Amino acid sequence: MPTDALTPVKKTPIASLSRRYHFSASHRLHSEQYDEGRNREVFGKCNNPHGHGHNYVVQITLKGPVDAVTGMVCNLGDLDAFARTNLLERFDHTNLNTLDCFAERVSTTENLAIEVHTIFESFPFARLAGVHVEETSNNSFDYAGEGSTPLESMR
Ligand SMILES: Nc1nc2c(c(=O)[nH]1)N=C([C@H](O)[C@H](O)COP(=O)(O)OP(=O)(O)OP(=O)(O)O)CN2
Ligand SMILES: [Zn+2]
Repeated sequence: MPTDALTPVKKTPIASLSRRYHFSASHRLHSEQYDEGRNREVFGKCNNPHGHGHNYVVQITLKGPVDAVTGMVCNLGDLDAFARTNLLERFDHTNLNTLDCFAERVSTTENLAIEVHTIFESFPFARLAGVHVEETSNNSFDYAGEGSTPLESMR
């Protein structure tokens, strides 16, 4: 049935949700491209050969239409199940440097955020808007996909 110009079009509301996950892992900042001296110079104490650990906090933000029946962008239970299998079981209590994803990349939190982003891009029930990773209480990192900033991706 045609709608006339005065009939309001009902738009589906779009919302975003964020959920935090925690895991502990060790790592060592070290690049195969540098010799020992340069590694120490660039990465400092974080290049210690014995490594060190962090209690990482990963915050996932998803964005999408609010389902008219469930009232949800996505079910947090589905997100938790996905995070358990694809994030926590893979990263918790590991040495990040031994994981395939860090075989050729330094285990910085920038690179961790990019890897987490790649993982949650395949979450089937809502679109990933961005990831935020806290390494320490002083350091946190955001990634929202190539060429975008967190603010752009939220628009
Ligand atoms: N650009 C980046 N720089 C650094 C990263 C990183 O991921 N990206 N990571 C580290 C470390 O892994 C390091 O463990 C963090 O050290 P630091 O910044 O010293 O941590 P805090 O300030 O929170 O802790 P203090 O013990 O109080 O120094 C380094 N750089
Ligand atoms: Zn560290």
